[in-house]
Amino acid sequence: MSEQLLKQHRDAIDHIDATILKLLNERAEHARQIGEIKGGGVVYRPEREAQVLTRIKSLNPGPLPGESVARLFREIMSECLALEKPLSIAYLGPEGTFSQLAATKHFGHAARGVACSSIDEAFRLVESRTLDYVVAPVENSTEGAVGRTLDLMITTPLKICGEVVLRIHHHLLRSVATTEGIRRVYSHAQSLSQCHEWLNKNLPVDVERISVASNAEAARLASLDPAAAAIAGQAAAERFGLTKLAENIEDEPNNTTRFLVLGHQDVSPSGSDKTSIVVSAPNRPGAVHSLLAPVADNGVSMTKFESRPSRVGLGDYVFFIDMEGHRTDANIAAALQGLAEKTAYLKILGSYPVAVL
Ligand SMILES: C=C(O[C@@H]1C=C(C(=O)O)C=C[C@H]1O)C(=O)O
Repeated sequence: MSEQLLKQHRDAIDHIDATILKLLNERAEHARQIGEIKGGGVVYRPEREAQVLTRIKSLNPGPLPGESVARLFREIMSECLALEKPLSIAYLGPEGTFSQLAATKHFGHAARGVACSSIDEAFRLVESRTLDYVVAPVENSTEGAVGRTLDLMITTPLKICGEVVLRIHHHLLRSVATTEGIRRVYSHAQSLSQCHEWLNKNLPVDVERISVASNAEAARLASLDPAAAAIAGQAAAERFGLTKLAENIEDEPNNTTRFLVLGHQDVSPSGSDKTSIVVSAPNRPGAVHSLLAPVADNGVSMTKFESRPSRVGLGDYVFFIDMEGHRTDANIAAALQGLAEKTAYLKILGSYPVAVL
């Protein structure tokens, strides 16, 4: 190894770091002044943040991967925004849940996460303006819809202003470094079911599977009980100092969860957006087909269609629909108009940028 060459590169890095630092602070100063122009109004602008991240990815010449530079800029924007006003984010706790990871992935580390005891509580704290935004799981690629979040979407005055897509990796965690003597496995019901095959193959049949409120709660219980293991993610393993006995034990290799970000604001178009709505359809043959005609007639692509009991009576359903585009786009506006004429109930849940990270 040439000491001389090493020193040359390190000197270059020192010089570059000083330049990056100066530029970061110049950027932050612009953000602070933008905050003053906003004059105490809404500071977080999801459409602008999505545009910044998309632009950075498209400008990136490498060798750093596009995902990596986007993550770095996610944190830079998080710190710049905190100079305007620090944001508070409600998520389903305790600390170490995938909801917390999703909140950090979307808002960066400068936002203050607040662990809530239920999805309902997280919504309530934002509805009452005690906290700024809520991040709530809405669907998992293996397990399907998160019913409680969908039900809350119907009644909440909050609007969707973003989405977060998170790859979910589950690990078998324990306070001791061996699989010998495991009597029970704690996890959230969805995670137990996402790792069902692995558990059948790898643990004795008499190991009890116990579902608890969250994966982080499972990790906490396992940290107190040497005869127990937990299925949870990396964050929970770190939070409770558990050993990873087996990694990535989810049965479905592309296991992902989608989260929604909700707040009080309507979001302007970013150029790559989705619009989410919920509608009811009368309980008679062909009703859904006829209801959807305005969507097809206006050339709108649906990215999701999910039915859910309306809870009014057996056989009555509401339909959650995601469409590609912003509600101010001509084709979406026309589809929404057509839908409104055909249904007794239509709620626009929000238009928001497609996840960039
Ligand atoms: C600086 C602004 O405020 C926030 C910070 C941003 C940034 O750091 O680039 C972008 C959008 C806003 O969430 C802005 O609105 O442009």
